Amino acid sequence: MFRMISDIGTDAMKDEAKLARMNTLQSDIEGIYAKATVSFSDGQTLALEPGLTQLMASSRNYTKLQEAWIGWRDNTGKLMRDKYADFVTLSNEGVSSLGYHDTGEYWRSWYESPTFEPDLQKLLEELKPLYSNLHTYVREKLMDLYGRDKFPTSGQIPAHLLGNMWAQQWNNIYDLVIPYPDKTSVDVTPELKNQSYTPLRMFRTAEEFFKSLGLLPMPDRFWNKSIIVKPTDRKMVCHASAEDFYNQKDFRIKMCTDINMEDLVTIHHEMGHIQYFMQYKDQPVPFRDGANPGFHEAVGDTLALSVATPKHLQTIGLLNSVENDEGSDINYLLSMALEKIAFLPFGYLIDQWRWSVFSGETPKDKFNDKWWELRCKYQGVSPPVERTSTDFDPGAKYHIPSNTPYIRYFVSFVVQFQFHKALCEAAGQTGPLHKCDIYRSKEAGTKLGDMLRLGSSKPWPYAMEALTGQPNMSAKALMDYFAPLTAWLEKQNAGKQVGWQDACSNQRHAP
Ligand SMILES: O=C(CCC(O)(O)[C@H](Cc1ccccc1)NC(=O)c1ccccc1)N[C@@H](Cc1ccccc1)C(=O)O
Ligand SMILES: [Zn+2]
Repeated sequence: MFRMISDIGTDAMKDEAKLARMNTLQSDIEGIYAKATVSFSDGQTLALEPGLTQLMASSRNYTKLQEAWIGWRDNTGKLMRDKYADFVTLSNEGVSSLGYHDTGEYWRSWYESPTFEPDLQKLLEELKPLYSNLHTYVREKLMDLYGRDKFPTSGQIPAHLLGNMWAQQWNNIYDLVIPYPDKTSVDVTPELKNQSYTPLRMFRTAEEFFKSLGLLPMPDRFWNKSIIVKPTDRKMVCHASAEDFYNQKDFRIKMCTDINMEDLVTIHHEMGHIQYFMQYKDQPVPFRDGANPGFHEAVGDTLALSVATPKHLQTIGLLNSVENDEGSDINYLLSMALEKIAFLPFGYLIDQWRWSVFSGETPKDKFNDKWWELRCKYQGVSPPVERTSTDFDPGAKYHIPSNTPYIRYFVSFVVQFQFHKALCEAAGQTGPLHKCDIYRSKEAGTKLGDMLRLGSSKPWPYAMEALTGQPNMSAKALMDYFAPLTAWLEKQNAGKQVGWQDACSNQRHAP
C-alpha cells in the first residue's frame, strides 16, 4: 500500500516550471485531437464521432476512404509531433526521481513482472498463425473488391480499407467477407434501429445482464450524472470513458452513443469499469484499482462475449431465428475474429512504439518510420499513400495524445477468454466456448464478483488464480474459442500466399 501511495508517476517532477510546461504540452496536444475535423473536397466537414467513424465503417469508395484517412492524420498527428517530442523528454524527467529509467519502464511496473515483455512477445507469437490466416482471407476478399493494383506486392492490406480509422478492428467489413451469406447474420445493428433502441435502452440492456449474474446495479446517481449522448451545447471529447470519484457513491460513464452493435459492446466495456469500481469501493483507496490495468479492460468485454452470441441475441429479441449449422457457426466465429483476432497486433504494437520513444531508441525524426515499421511488420497493414517523417500518424489515435497506455488492451483481449472459460465452467456450460452464454448464472456472477472485490490488494496472478484456477496469462482459451474457425480458414487459404513481408513495399500488384 505504501509503494502504491508513493507511486505518483510524472507528478514526482521536482522542477515546478518543468511540471507546468509538461502539463501545458499535454493539454495542447489533447486540444488538437479534441478539435480536429476533416473537410472534404465536396464541402462536407466531419468530426471523428459520429461522422468519420460511420464513413470509415460504411463507405466502400476507395478514394473517399483515402481522403478521410489522410485528412484525419493531417489535422491531428501532423500538428502535434514537435510538442509530443518535448512532452516525452519532460515525462521521462518526471519519473526519473522515482528511480525509473523512463516513462515506459514506469508504466510496465504496474504489471509487477520481470518477464512481462517476453511474456507478451510469446503470446503474440502463439497467436500469429491465427492472425495470418484471418489476414490472408480478408486480403483476398478486399483484392477482389478494390482490385489487385491497389495492394502492395509485399502483402500488406492498405490501412483505410478495413472499416476503422486505425484498422484496429475489422467488424465493419463483415458484409464484404461473410463466408455463408445465406445463413444467420449476427449484425443486429439494423434490428436495434428497427426496434427504435435509444442510448438509454442500450445502457439498461447492458445493466440487466450484469444484474442477471447477481452483480451490482448502476446507482441512481449514475443514471442522473452520466453523459451518454453527444452534447449539443458544448464541445466534449467523445472517446468513451468511465469515472470513479473515489467517494463510494459517484460512478459515471461519458460516451457519445451511436445506435449500433459496436456501441452496445462498448457500453458493456464501460459498464465493466463501473462494476469493478463498485465491487472494490470498500477497499483502502490505494487498492481501488484493477489487479492490473488489463483486468480492468477485460471485465465488460468478458460479459460481452456472452451477449454477442446468437443464442443470447435471440433471448433478448434482437435476433429472430438462430440456425445451428456449420455455416452459421463459421459466420459467427468470423465476425468475432474480425473484432478480437484482428485487434491483437494493433493492441501489441502501440506501446511497442511508445516504449521505444520513451526509452530514447526512437528519436523525433524516426517517430513515423518506426510507427510504419511496426504497422507493416506486426499488423500487415500499409499506408494508402507515401508517409514522411513530418507526419506523425501515432498522434491520430486517441491514446497517444491523451497519454493513455495501450498494452492493457492486448492483455485484456487475452485474459478475457480465460475469464470467459472460467465463468462458463462456473455456470455449468459444457458446449463449445464460443456458444457459451453465462446469462442469469449467479454462480458465474459470484465467482467474478469475488475476484473484482480484491481490487489491486493482491498481485494479479493471485486474482487470476482465484478466478481461473491458475496464475498465468495464456492464449489457450482464445485459441480454443476460435479452433473451429482456424481449421476453416486454413482450408480457405489453401494454395494462397499466406502472410506478408516485414517491410511494406512501394510497388503494387499489376491490375
Ligand atoms: O479506449 C477504449 C475504451 C475507453 C476506455 O474505457 O478504455 C477508457 C480509456 C480512457 C479514457 C480516459 C482516460 C483514461 C483512459 N478507460 C477508462 O475509462 C478507464 C480505464 C480504467 C479505469 C478507469 C477508467 N478502448 C480501446 C481498445 C478497445 C477495447 C475494447 C473494444 C474495442 C477497442 C480503443 O478504443 O482503442
Ligand atoms: Zn476501458
